[in-house]
Amino acid sequence: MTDHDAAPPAGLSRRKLLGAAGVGALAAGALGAGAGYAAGDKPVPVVPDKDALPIDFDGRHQAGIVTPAQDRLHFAAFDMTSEERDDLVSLLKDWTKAARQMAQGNDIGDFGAVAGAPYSPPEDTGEAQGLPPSGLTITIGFGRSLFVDAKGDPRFGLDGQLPERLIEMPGFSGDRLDPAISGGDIAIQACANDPQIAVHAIRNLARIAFGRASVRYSQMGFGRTSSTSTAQVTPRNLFGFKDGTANIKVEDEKDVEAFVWAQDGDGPAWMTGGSYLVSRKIDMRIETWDREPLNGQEAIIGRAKGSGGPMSGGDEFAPIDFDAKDDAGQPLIDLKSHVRLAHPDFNNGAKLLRRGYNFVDGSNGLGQLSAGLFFLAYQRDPTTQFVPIQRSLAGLQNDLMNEYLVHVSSGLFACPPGVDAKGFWGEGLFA
Ligand SMILES: C=CC1=C(C)c2cc3[nH]c(cc4nc(cc5[nH]c(cc1n2)c(C)c5CCC(=O)O)C(CCC(=O)O)=C4C)c(C)c3C=C
Ligand SMILES: [Fe+2]
Repeated sequence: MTDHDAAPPAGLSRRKLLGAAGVGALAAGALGAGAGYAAGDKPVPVVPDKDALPIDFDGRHQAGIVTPAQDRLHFAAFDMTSEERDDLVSLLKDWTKAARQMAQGNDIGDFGAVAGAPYSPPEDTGEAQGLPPSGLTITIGFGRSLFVDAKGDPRFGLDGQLPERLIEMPGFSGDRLDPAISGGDIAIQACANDPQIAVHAIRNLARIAFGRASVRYSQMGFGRTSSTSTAQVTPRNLFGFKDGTANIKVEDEKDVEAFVWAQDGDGPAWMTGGSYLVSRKIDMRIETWDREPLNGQEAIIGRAKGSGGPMSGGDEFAPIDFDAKDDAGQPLIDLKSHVRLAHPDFNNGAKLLRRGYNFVDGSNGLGQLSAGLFFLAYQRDPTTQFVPIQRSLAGLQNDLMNEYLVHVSSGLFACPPGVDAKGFWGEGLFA
């Protein structure tokens, strides 16, 4: 039984409100009778839409990491506005409860958006009413600044809990990071197949945080730029290339264990079963890119724009042959192509689970779109995974793609393991 099921007014669920209002047939049909939902008293025709279904919130690992990447993102970094340990604990408890309710497709609180006292502000902001759960996952991570202040002194009594792997990220050649949109005490990644659902999640968590934490920056993303399951079609980024072909997929169990989940002995016990998230907001000069000839674009990436296959030949999933040469003896995979410099063969075997999103944040005041990729990557150890790969890519002398990229924000977060139905995010930190 979940917290929400235990809450007194059972009529709060968005699903039941939908049925009662007589507008539920479509949404409930999208959810599917197989999921046990019905609109009102009558059975509804079932047109299953798997993108509308809920994703389990509780589990050994947090959802939203190896979960097949949804299509939309709202990411937010928060700073604590209170220095009290009790406030941090109560915030994490309140957030976990609300996140679990939202993942199940329910309003938050005991009375939700419309069933509370008319003279009180509603507990839930209400914009998700009438919408199915839409595969919502809400994933939390803790920044280094949650553990230690600028002087290196412990915060919130978390002495001895800072994982060694939660490093201070080194600078990389070409970085133009804006501190206002970098770092943060706590990050929340909300992913869903409906942007309104992702925004509703972040908005309600921000509202709950009032007096304890506030939003430092947030980023919307559309169009996943990675597949995290072999069941997914590889999507395209804003350079028009398939992105995610060689990503770690949930089905690669060995890679997931070796490269994604923190294992016993990797660091503090509270992180076992968790993962480290690197975020990088990367502006993409799409107007300049669009003036690059097709063969130039393909040489830069190292893959064909149409099929996604490597320039050494073969279909999308063919292995890359870095030794293949053309008739003139030139390498078919450019030595400075993105796929070569990012490939495990040239990075001591390192791999990442990439989970990024496209973004367009209006225009840049120069008559151009302000577009790019909000890069998200999960890993077991940033020092042996993201850092060496980014070192290999960074700088105009390295990855040919850098002429078209600017990294403007950076974050590193320790994402704790998942919770059971009675647990709360990061509870192992306070054991
Ligand atoms: C430090 C890690 C990486 C950053 C930052 C990064 C940025 C970035 N990538 C693309 C587009 C593509 N990347 C592709 C492959 C790829 N990229 C990384 C790492 C980073 N990318 C890795 C580890 C790989 C896989 C390499 C391999 O094993 O072959 C591809 C090819 C398709 C694919 O395999 O996913 C594209 C396309 C952009 C546009 C970008 C920054 C905006
Ligand atoms: Fe890449």
